[in-house]
Amino acid sequence: MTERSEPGGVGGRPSTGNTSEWQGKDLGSRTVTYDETRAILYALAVGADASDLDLVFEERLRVLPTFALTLAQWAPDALGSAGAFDVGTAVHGTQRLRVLQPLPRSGTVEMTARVAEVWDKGSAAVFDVAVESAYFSATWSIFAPGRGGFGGERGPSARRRPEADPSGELSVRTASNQAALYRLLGDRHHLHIDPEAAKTAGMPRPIMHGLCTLAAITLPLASSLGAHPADLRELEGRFAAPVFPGDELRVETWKDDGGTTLFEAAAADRTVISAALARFA
Ligand SMILES: C/C=C/C(=O)SCCNC(=O)CCNC(=O)[C@H](O)C(C)(C)COP(=O)(O)OP(=O)(O)OC[C@H]1O[C@@H](n2cnc3c(N)ncnc32)[C@H](O)[C@@H]1OP(=O)(O)O
Repeated sequence: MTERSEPGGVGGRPSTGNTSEWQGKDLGSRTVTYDETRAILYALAVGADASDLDLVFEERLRVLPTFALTLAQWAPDALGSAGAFDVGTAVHGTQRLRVLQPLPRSGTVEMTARVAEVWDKGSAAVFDVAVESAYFSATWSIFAPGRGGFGGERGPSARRRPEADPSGELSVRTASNQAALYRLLGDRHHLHIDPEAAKTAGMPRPIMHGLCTLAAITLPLASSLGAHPADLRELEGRFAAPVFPGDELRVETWKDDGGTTLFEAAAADRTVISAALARFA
């Protein structure tokens, strides 16, 4: 990429001001250029196999739609760097992605971003950062401990787990070096590589990027549905608990009437992604 994202956790400053003042803040625009190599590295970092030629061979390349989220990582990072929350303790809470058109194999993407909502969860605030482009729209919900209690609205709660038995189950093994690889795509928050930074955030060791875990699930999910992962149209998920590199995930799925697949992922005995959905063309 010719335009490097501001790395979260590097150069951020302590949170300042009343949390509600960040509501509606314009985070500006960014033009990011990428090449085929970067799109292929991304596919490998989220678990594509060498045999997935459409994802890893430039002659046949189809860019994974979730790659867009690495291009837009500058937006939540910009909010942290501006001082809305403490980048040492805030975590990525929820992600939404809506695909408007396929990303080219290489090219330039123009984006704008703003703080769409700030929710008051009492002990924490949730900042919704919305990014718009011709190719996608996406929202990052950043969960920021210590920034709540400002008298704002509590906002929506997560969708509940479906009551019906799951209609399918998948297994996804993350790699022990996956966060170390994924961070090279743009999100260099120290929490994903440095044991000391992880400890500051209350984690026993470095954790996976939520976006890496979510994207990694879409590959076997697409395959189980007979879809191509590059045909993803919509994706959503709440990061309910940290995932550690090397964790094996059990993903339960439910078919929805509208062609959407609902899912949850668990590692050992804890749910790590909840209220999740994916829709493929
Ligand atoms: C810069 C970092 C980048 C990363 O990629 S970090 C890696 C990816 N993220 C994670 O691994 C985060 C894993 N999730 C967690 O550790 C926990 O999960 C949280 C710390 C985020 C929250 O846990 P708790 O403090 O126990 O929250 P509660 O008491 O269950 O809920 C309090 C209110 O906050 C809302 N909330 C909880 N989790 C989330 C979330 N993940 N995203 C958005 N909102 C959340 C709830 O709904 C509720 O509010 P209502 O009472 O109004 O329903």
